[in-house]
Amino acid sequence: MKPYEKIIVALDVDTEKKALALVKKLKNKAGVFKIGKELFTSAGPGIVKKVQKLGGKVFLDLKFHDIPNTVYKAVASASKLGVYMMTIHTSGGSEMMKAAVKAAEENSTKNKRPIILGVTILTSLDDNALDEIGYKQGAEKMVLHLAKMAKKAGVTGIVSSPKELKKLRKALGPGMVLVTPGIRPVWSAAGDQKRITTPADAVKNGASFMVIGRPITGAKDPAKAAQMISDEIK
Ligand SMILES: O=C(O)c1cc(=O)[nH]c(=O)n1[C@@H]1O[C@H](COP(=O)(O)O)[C@@H](O)[C@H]1O
Repeated sequence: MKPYEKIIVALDVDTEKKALALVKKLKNKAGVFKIGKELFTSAGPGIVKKVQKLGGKVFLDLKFHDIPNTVYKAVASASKLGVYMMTIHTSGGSEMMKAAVKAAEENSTKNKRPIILGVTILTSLDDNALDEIGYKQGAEKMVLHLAKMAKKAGVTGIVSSPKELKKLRKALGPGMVLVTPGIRPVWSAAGDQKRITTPADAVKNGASFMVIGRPITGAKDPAKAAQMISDEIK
């Protein structure tokens, strides 16, 4: 895998036009393009096909979290769109995760099966925020617990902050796809992200892919920013 293929660009924009302009600029500078709630809700599922038509692999990040039957159907629909990876929340429970895995298997061919990624604890939450929700164990323990549950349910990828990567890689083995947002090169601003590291540290600690939004999409020259990140992880 080439360094740039580890970069997932978060297309966190509100129009198809802005998203496709970014894909054109970043086509050979990133491996995957992430379509999240904002873009999907404003542009509709057609945006997935349009990004694919430009040659981009799509990560559909809608973070499904619902009863198993509803998640089964949502994952079935996403699988039919031919996305490369997609997210569900591990806190939806084992039955929900099993339903998601089954839906992907039953609605795609083996070589086009989406990687189901279980989101553990969001990178915007620190231990104080978790305590308030009622998760008293702290982020690190919760992430490990949820990730192990996900693996048992058949989920093959995990989303976590880069702070938990080392422990996750050790606990889950080399086969698990580890995707990490909360990436901040030294030259970028943290914004609302709390549990962050640099691209070089994330890769060193076992990340398979890094989700990067504002440090690339908010840069004056997004292609140059992506190139600087590739150079950093070489
Ligand atoms: O699932 C995600 O991609 C995700 C999980 C998480 O815990 N934290 C997180 O920031 N993300 C996403 O990663 C992207 C990060 O964007 P930036 O903070 O702009 O780099 C956003 O699209 C978030 O929705």
